[in-house]
Amino acid sequence: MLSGIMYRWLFQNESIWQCVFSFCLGAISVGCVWCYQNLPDQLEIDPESWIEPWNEAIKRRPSWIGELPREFFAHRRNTHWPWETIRRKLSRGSSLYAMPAEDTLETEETKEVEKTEKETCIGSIFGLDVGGTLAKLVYFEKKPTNYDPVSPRERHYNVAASAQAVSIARRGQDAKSPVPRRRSFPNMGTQTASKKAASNHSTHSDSSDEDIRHLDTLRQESVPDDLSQYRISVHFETPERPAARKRREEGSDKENKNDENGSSAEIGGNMKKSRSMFDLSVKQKKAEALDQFYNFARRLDSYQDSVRDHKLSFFSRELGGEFHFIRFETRRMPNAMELIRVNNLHKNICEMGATGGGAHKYAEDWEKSLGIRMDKQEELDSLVAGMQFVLSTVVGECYTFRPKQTKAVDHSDSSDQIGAPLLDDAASEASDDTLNGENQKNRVDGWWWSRKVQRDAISYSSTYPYLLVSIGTGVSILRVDGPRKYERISGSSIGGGTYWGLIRLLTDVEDFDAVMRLAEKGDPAKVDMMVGDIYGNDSSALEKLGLPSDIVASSFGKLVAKEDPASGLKQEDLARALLLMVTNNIGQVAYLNAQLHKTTRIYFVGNFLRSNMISQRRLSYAINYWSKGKMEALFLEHEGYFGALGAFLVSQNVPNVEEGLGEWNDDDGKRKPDHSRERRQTMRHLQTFGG
Ligand SMILES: Nc1ncnc2c1ncn2[C@@H]1O[C@H](COP(=O)(O)OP(=O)(O)O)[C@@H](O)[C@H]1O
Ligand SMILES: CC(C)(COP(=O)(O)O)[C@@H](O)C(=O)NCCC(=O)O
Repeated sequence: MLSGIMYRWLFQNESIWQCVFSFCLGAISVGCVWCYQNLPDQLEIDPESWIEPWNEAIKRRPSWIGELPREFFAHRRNTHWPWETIRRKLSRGSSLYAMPAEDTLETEETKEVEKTEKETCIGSIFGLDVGGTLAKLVYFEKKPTNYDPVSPRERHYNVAASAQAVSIARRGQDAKSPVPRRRSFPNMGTQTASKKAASNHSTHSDSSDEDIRHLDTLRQESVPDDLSQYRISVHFETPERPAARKRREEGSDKENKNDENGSSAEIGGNMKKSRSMFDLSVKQKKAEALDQFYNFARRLDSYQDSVRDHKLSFFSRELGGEFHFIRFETRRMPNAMELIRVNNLHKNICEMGATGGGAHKYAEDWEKSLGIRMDKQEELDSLVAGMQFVLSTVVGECYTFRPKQTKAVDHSDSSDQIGAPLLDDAASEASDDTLNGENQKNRVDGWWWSRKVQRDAISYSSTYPYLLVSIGTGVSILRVDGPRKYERISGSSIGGGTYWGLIRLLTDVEDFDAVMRLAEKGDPAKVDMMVGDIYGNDSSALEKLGLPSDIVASSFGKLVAKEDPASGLKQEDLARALLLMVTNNIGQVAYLNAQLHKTTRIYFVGNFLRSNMISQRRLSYAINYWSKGKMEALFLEHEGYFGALGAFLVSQNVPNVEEGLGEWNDDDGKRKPDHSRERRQTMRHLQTFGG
C-alpha cells in the first residue's frame, strides 16, 4: 500500500529525490517482510521470542493501546494489530509454537481442583454389565461395622440432619450450606424435602424457632456443629484392618523418628497437619458425592427407563456393606446417559468396573460425553466371580423346583408335558411325593412340577465340575471346574433375545413381566402339534416309537394344517408356546452338554429366567426327566446380576478379601487395582469364594 502511494506521488511530482526516497522506503518494507518470514528459520529462532516482547509490552499497557479504536472500524470484525492475529494463528496451528490461549491457561488452582476430583471419585462402588438386551448396574454401599439397618447413632444423625434441613428451608437459605442429605427424608431427595418444607413457610414460619430449639437439644446430645463431619463418623467409622493399621503405625514410627532427630519436626508437623486437613476435605467431598448418588438411586423408581430390584439388595458381612441392583434396557442407553448427566453424577465418577459387550461398544461414548472410563473386565470371568460370591454369601440364594406333594391334578395345561413318567430321584423330597399308577403319569406336567425347594446346601458343597448356563440375549454354556476356573464349552443363538424379539412381533405387549403373566394363561396345545396329532391314537405304534401321544412333536406345528393359522388363537397361547419352545431347546442343549462333560448340577442363570416360573419349572422337570433323575437344574435369586457384580468384584480385586477391601480403609483412601495377567490367572484359582 505504501509503495502504491509513493508511486502515485512520484508520478505527480517528478522530482528525482522523491523518486529515490520512495524507492528506499519500498525496499525497507520488502526487507522487513522478508526478514519476518525467513530470518527465524535461518537463525533457528522462534518467532514468538521476538514477537512476544512486543505483545508483552502491549499487554502491560492500557487496553486501548493494543487495539485499534473501535469507533473507526465499527463495521469491521478485526480490531487487533496484525501480529496479534499472527500470534493467535501460530499458537492454534503449530504444536512447536503452540501456546495455550489465555482463557484455557491451566492455573494451579484448576490442577488442584482436578486432583481433588480424582481423589473424590466414587467409581469404585460400581459394577456395570451391558448386555444385548439389558444393562445391569450393581452398587455397593459401605456400612459401619456392627451395621444395624438403622443404628442409634445413625438415627440420631438422621434426626439432626432433618431438623437442620427443615430449619434452613424455612429460613429460606439455599442448598449451598452443608446440609447432610442422607436419609433425612426417606424416599425423597433433600431438595424435594426442602422445597416441601419451604412451601410450608408462610403457614408454619413460627415453628422455625422450635426446629432450631430441637436442633440445639440434639446438639447437647453430642451432635457436632458440623453435621457433615458427624455423618462421616456415623457412616465410615470402621475398625482398621490389620494391614492398614500396620502401615499407619509404620508411618507414625517414621514421623516419631523425625521428631527425635529434631531437624524436621516442625516441617513434618505442619505438613502432616495440612495433609490431614486435605484428607478430611477429600473424605467429606467423597461422602457428599456418595450421598448424592445414593439419594439419586433411592429415587430411581420414579424414572420409567430403569428399575431398581429392591428385593435383591443384600448385606455382605465379608465386605461390610450392602449391594443394590438396578437395570434398564440397553436400547435406552442414551436416556440413561442423559439421566446421569443431568443429575451431575458423572462429575464424581472417573472410572467404573464394566463388562458385557456394551462395555466395549459404549466405552468411547461414556468417556467422551460423561468422562467416565470403563475399566473393562472379561464377561465370563465376571459372571463366574459374581456367581461364586453370591453362592457363598447369600443365604437362600439357590433353589430348584420339585413335584407338588399331594395336590389335585390340573389337566388344563397338560400339554406342557415332555412325555414319560416322572423318575423323581430328588433325594430328600422323594419320600414326600406319594405317586402311584395313572395319577403319577398325569402329574408329569409344568403345573405339578412347581414346588420351590431351597438348595443352598448343595451349592456350598465343593463338587466340581458343574455346568453354568447363562440365558441372556443368547445362551452361553460354561463348564466350571473350581472357583473361578472355567471354560466356555458351548452356546446357542436361541435365547432370551429370540423369545423377547419374537414376542414383540407376535403380541402387542411391551413389558417382559406382562408377557410372563400373559403366558401363564396361555394354552400351548392350540399351537403345538402333539405326537398324537400325527399318530392318532394307535397305542401300539406309539409304543414302538417310544413316545406318548401327548408330548410336543413340533412347536407351532399345529398351525401348518390350519386354513387360517391365526383363527381361534389368543396372544397368551402364542406367548406360552413360544416360551416352551425356547426353554425346551435350551434345556436340551444344556442336558446334552452336561452329559458330555459329566456334570450332575446345572445352574441356569440370566434375566430370561427373571419372573419366569414357567421356564424354571419346565427346566427343572426336563433335566430330571432326560437324565432319569441323575441331574438337577438349579436356579439363583440374583440370576441376571452376576456379570455386574463380578465386574465390581474383579475391578476392585475383591477376590483377595483382605487386600482388596483394605483399600477403602487405607491411609490414603485410594484403591490400588492390579490388572496384571499373572495376577488374574492367580485370582482365577484362588479358593476365596468357592466351594
Ligand atoms: N425388562 C426386560 N426387558 C427386556 N427383556 C427382559 C426383561 N426382563 C427379562 N428379560 C429377558 O432377559 C433377556 C436378557 O437377559 P440378560 O441376562 O440381561 O442378557 P443380556 O446381558 O444379553 O442383556 C432378554 O432377552 C429377555 O428375554
Ligand atoms: C455373545 C454372547 C456371549 C453375549 O452375551 P449376552 O449379552 O447374550 O449375555 C451370547 O449371546 C452368546 O454366547 N451367544 C451364543 C453364540 C453361540 O454360541 O451360538
